[in-house]
Amino acid sequence: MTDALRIDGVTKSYGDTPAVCDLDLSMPQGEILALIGPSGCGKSTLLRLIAGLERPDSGAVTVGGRVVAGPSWVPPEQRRVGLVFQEHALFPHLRVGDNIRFGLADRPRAEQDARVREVLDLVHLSHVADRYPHELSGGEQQRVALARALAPRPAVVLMDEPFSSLDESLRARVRADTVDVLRATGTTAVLVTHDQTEALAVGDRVGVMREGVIEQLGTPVEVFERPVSRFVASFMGDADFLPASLVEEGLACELGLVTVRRDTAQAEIVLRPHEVSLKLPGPGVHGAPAVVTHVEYHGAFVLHTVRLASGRTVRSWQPHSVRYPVGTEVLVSIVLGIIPSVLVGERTLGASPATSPPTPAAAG
Ligand SMILES: Nc1ncnc2c1ncn2[C@@H]1O[C@H](COP(=O)(O)OP(=O)(O)OP(=O)(O)O)[C@@H](O)[C@H]1O
Repeated sequence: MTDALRIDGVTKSYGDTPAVCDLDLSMPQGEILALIGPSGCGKSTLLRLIAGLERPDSGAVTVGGRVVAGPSWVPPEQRRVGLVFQEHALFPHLRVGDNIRFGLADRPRAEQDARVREVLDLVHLSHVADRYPHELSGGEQQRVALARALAPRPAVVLMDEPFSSLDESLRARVRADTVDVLRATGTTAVLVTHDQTEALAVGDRVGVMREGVIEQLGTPVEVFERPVSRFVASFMGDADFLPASLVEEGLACELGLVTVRRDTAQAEIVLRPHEVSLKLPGPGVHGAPAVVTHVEYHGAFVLHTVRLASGRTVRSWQPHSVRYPVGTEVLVSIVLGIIPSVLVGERTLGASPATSPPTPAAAG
C-alpha cells in the first residue's frame, strides 16, 4: 500500500539557521506519529514543509502517493493535508457548521451538508452546529477544529500542540477522544507535542527530534526502554547515569552487576526512577548504602532522591504509601529483571540480558 506520507532528504534553513536537515520519514496509512523534541529543533518547520507553508531547500515531500514538494509543487489547499493547531483557529464570525463547510466549498451543497453532519457526529457535537466558536468550551472548540480538518478526507492530519491550551484535566479527555476519532477513521496523523507522556501515550511511533534530525524513531516502548543515545534517554523521561566498568563477570556499577557484556571497559548505566529499588536495612536485605536527600510527593507515587557512597545521586519512584524522610539510610538496588541501557559516550550499546544470576547488590 502507498505510504500516506513520505519525506525524502528534506532540508530547510532560514538564512544561516538550519531548521530541518536531510530528513527522511515514511508513514503507513492510519499511523499516528508523535513528534517531540526541545524547542527550536524543527518540529513546526517539518509540519509547515508537509503542509506547504514552507518550501524545502532540497528533498521531496509525498502525500498520499503524490509528490507535493521537490521536483514539483502543489499549493497547500490542494495537498490533502488537514491542519489542527494550538489555537484552534476557528473563524469567529462563522457558525460551527460553516466553519466545517469552509474546506468543502468545491463540493455540491447536499454533499457539504451530509459531510458536516457526519464529522460533527464523529466528534459528538451535532448539537452545536449552529453555535459560534465563542459559545463553545475549549475542549469543544478543539473537537470542532478536528472535525473541520477531517471533513475534506485528508490523506494526513497535522496537529501542532493541539491540546496545550487546554487545562490538564480536560486535556487527557480531549486527547483520548481525538485519538478515538483518528483511529475510527483510519486517519494518518502527525502530532507535535512537548509532553513526553502524551507522545508515549498517543503515538504508534514516536520521533524524537534534535537539531533538525530525527534522532530516534520507534515505538513508545523502544524510545523509552531502549533509547539510542544519552539525549533520547534524558529527553524521554527522567534518567540518571552511573559510571560502569568491566569486572570479571561483566559490567558493574555502584548498584552491582548490570550486564555480562564485555565489549567495553568504561560505560554508563541509564537508570530510570522506576528501575531503582529502595529498602530499609535489615536481615537479608542487600543493596548499595545511600541516604535520602530529597522527597517529592506526586500523588500516586513519591519520588525519592538518594545519595550513594560515591556522592552520586539516583532517583526512585515509590508507591504513595512509602515516604522515607530526608536523612533515612536505605539500601539501593536495581529492580529485579531490569536490564538497563548501557551508554558508551553519547550512544547506547543496547544491553544484553545477564546470563548469570545478579550479584546481591543488583537484586531487587
Ligand atoms: N520564519 C523563521 N525565520 C527564521 N528562523 C526561523 C523561522 N521559523 C523557525 N526558525 C528557526 O528554525 C529553527 C526551528 O524552528 P521550529 O519552529 O521549527 O522549532 P520547533 O521545534 O517547532 O520549536 P518550538 O517547540 O519552540 O515550537 C529554530 O532555530 C528557529 O529559530
